[in-house]
Amino acid sequence: MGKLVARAYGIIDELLARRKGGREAGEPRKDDMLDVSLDNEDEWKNNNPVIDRNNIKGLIADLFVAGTDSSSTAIEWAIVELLQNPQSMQKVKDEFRRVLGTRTEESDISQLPYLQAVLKETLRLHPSVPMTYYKAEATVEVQGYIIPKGTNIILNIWAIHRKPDVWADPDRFMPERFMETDTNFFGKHPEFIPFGGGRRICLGLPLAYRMVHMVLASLLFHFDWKLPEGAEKDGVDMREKYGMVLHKETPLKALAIETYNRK
Ligand code: HEM
Repeated sequence: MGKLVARAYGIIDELLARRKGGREAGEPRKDDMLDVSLDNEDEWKNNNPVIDRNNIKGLIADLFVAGTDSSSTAIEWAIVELLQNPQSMQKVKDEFRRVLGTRTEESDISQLPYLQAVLKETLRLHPSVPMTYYKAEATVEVQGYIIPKGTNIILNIWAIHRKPDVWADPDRFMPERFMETDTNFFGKHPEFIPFGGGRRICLGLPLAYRMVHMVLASLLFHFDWKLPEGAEKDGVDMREKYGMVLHKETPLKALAIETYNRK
């Protein structure tokens, strides 16, 4: 693990050095996290000695760790659930036909309620981050239970999302359950918290919201998806592999067939 972290930090060092060099050589700004961090580096150094180059490296590493697997695994689970549920796949395609022209744009997301419901249902069943951890800053009482200051708290998002007294037929993939509700991703509905909630809600939620919907929409709009012959016959391995991120036990293999008719 130590070696991997050192390697990741080495890559970030290189990125920072290259960008710093580029900025000094007058290359155009990219106005991304790296530029903003480097802009602030001197100010941080003078006014806040706690934040230095190491913290910037940590910040960039955190964004990679927290933002990559969590998003890609959500897309993989959505596609495999749709492959297992052809009626839902058909509804996604029907919605595209009604709403989209020849390509997908970020502004289309709000016009695609069924696609949004598919992502919600995917993250209900397979929350990319299945558990999250807190420490009580003060002694509090929650529903009659005393939680002493300093207690480590593990929140099992996966279990909350499958509670049978809250969710009808909890293990079934049914995007329709989200069509008639205002349940959203912002942590306001305690029974549905794929991005957590409160002060520590996922920092990348606005980015993840756009990115995951957009990638999913593009993959489903531009390609028809099919399972390979073996999987069609023997079924797909839907087991989850527990970890910081909830991967598929066996990565999905699927055939993508380009849909030329939309060009
Ligand atoms: C489908 C995609 C994603 C899911 C499901 C997800 C989920 C979560 C969850 C459940 C937490 C813990 C929240 C809590 O403890 O209440 C979290 C934290 C976090 N996420 Fe995400 N995330 C996703 C994508 C991203 C992206 C794209 C980024 C950044 C580029 C990101 C950055 C972070 C960071 C920095 C934290 C820690 C926030 C803190 O502790 O204050 N996430 N995420």
